[in-house]
Amino acid sequence: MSALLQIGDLHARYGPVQVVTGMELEVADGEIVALVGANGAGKSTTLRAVAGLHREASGTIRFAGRDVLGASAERRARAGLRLVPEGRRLFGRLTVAENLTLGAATRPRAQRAEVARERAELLERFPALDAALGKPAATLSGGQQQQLALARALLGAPRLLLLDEPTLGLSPRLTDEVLALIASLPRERGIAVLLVEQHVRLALAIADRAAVLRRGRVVLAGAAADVLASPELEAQVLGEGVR
Ligand SMILES: Nc1ncnc2c1ncn2[C@@H]1O[C@H](COP(=O)(O)OP(=O)(O)OP(=O)(O)O)[C@@H](O)[C@H]1O
Repeated sequence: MSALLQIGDLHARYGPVQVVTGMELEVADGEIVALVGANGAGKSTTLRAVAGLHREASGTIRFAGRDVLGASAERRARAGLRLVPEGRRLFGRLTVAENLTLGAATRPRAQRAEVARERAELLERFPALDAALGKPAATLSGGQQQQLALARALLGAPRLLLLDEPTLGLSPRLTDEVLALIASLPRERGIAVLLVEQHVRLALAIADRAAVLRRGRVVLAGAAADVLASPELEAQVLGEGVR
């Protein structure tokens, strides 16, 4: 498989504080890679830097063969690199239907019929959204907002989804549902995923590969099953109270 995303020697900081230091990571086409680590390890900052939302970053970020470090977040999104940030960032006053429409705003008009089909499919998958199409997004429960954020991103036809804590605040049942949907993305839609997830064991169970981040650096990486079995995982992440 060819590398869809290549992160090389990535450094990111907040003013003088360096939080990502020489990060290396690749995601191949159609692959799920879990990025795990204790609180404050730099996972969200990495995703935001890749999406073009954290600009105090240097190094190499190549997507689909192009260097995108200097590109705006919008250009990266149009190229198929899409972030679902922690906390969902929906347009709270707009309805569920309007949020979905905005998700597809980058699609060409010629794909209108395809978008409509994908939208119907997603609403079938998430009946709670279907029932709430006319309601403002802010009035949805946390779980429904998470589903909406994911559905909206999927309607943008991403090649790579960057997911930051997609199960945050969800019940165990919804957590399982959302993770099952994520697991199906490569197979059913040809979408690759870089996943930051608090439920480390569940994330590794659906991932092909995993990288463990500690203080802004990858300290362990490999096949997800090997990382899951590694005593290092316990020491680096699970020991710190992460599930
Ligand atoms: N806006 C900010 N200004 C200053 N420091 C920040 C800011 N956002 C994050 N940080 C710091 O950067 C470091 C990395 O944060 P980041 O959110 O990337 O970590 P994380 O691995 O995603 O952790 P978490 O699971 O807690 O979100 C932390 O020490 C955090 O306190």
